[in-house]
Amino acid sequence: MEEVTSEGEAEAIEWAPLAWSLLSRVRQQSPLIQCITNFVSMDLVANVLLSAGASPAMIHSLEELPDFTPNVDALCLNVGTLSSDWLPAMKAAACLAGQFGKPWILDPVAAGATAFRLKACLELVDLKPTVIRGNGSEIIALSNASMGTAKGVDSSHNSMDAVDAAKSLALLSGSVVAVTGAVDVITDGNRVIGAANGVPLLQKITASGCSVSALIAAFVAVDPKLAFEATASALSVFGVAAEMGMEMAKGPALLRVHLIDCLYNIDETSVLSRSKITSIK
Ligand SMILES: Nc1ncnc2c1ncn2[C@@H]1O[C@H](COP(=O)(O)OP(=O)(O)O)[C@@H](O)[C@H]1O
Ligand SMILES: Cc1ncsc1CCOP(=O)(O)O
Ligand SMILES: [Mg+2]
Repeated sequence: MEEVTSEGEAEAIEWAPLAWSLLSRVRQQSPLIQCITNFVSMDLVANVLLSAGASPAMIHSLEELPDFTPNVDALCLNVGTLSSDWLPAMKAAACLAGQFGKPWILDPVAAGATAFRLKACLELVDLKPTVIRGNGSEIIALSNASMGTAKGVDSSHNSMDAVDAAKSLALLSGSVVAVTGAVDVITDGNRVIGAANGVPLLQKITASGCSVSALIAAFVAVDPKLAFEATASALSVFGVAAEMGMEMAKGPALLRVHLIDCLYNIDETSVLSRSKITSIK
């Protein structure tokens, strides 16, 4: 298992202003984020994007994609409730995003749970997502191209145990890879950093992972050349909002509500003082 280095602490001073600057740009520019996402997550994903200042649109029919996808600022594909009807639309949207130079994010929910899902996720990886964000078990399954031991959509691995898998997947795919957990790990295959914000109770809110994937899309949308930095920033800001929300919540239901409010109200002081992005050895 790899460790967060102590010298990485100094880097947090550089990262936090960047995270704030990217959030400010999301608020100013209100990027249009197309989400082809699972039924469970649609409401929370849209509300998280709105509270951060982005503009979500859940548009997934194949017929609409040629008119819509070329005009979005970023696309988020999430295979959580995948079916054979939806997969062609996901692939078509990914192809259009690539063709029109739009960044796109893949959330490989439960990638190792079934053969159909694993194959679909690997085919989507071949279409070159800008960022792949999953939990430890999902990233290990994708990296090994094998069905894993995950309990459905939840992870049975710590994010830090998936660092090598994330690096291999990033090198193979050319994507930035983010593994979420107690420490969110972000890598482009060479650089590896950790975002240590968030609260464990996020695991008890369904679609918290889906929502942070969509938030990554919003951050990458405002500066696609900085996909690695934007991914870390989105993860950290989401985690800070959760920490602030947790100060008012007694359980997952209110955390869900306060998370949205805190993302909406979060200010520069909170981001600068709480964001914890560090190097990983
Ligand atoms: N133990 C933890 N401590 C703090 N934050 C966590 C923890 N586990 C998950 N998170 C946060 O919860 C969010 C969803 O991550 P995760 O649960 O790994 O995704 P998924 O819901 O896709 O399995 C992320 O923002 C992540 O940082
Ligand atoms: C419960 C469930 N079942 C299929 S998709 C889904 C939501 C998964 O959300 P997350 O990956 O963010 O926990
Ligand atoms: Mg998930």
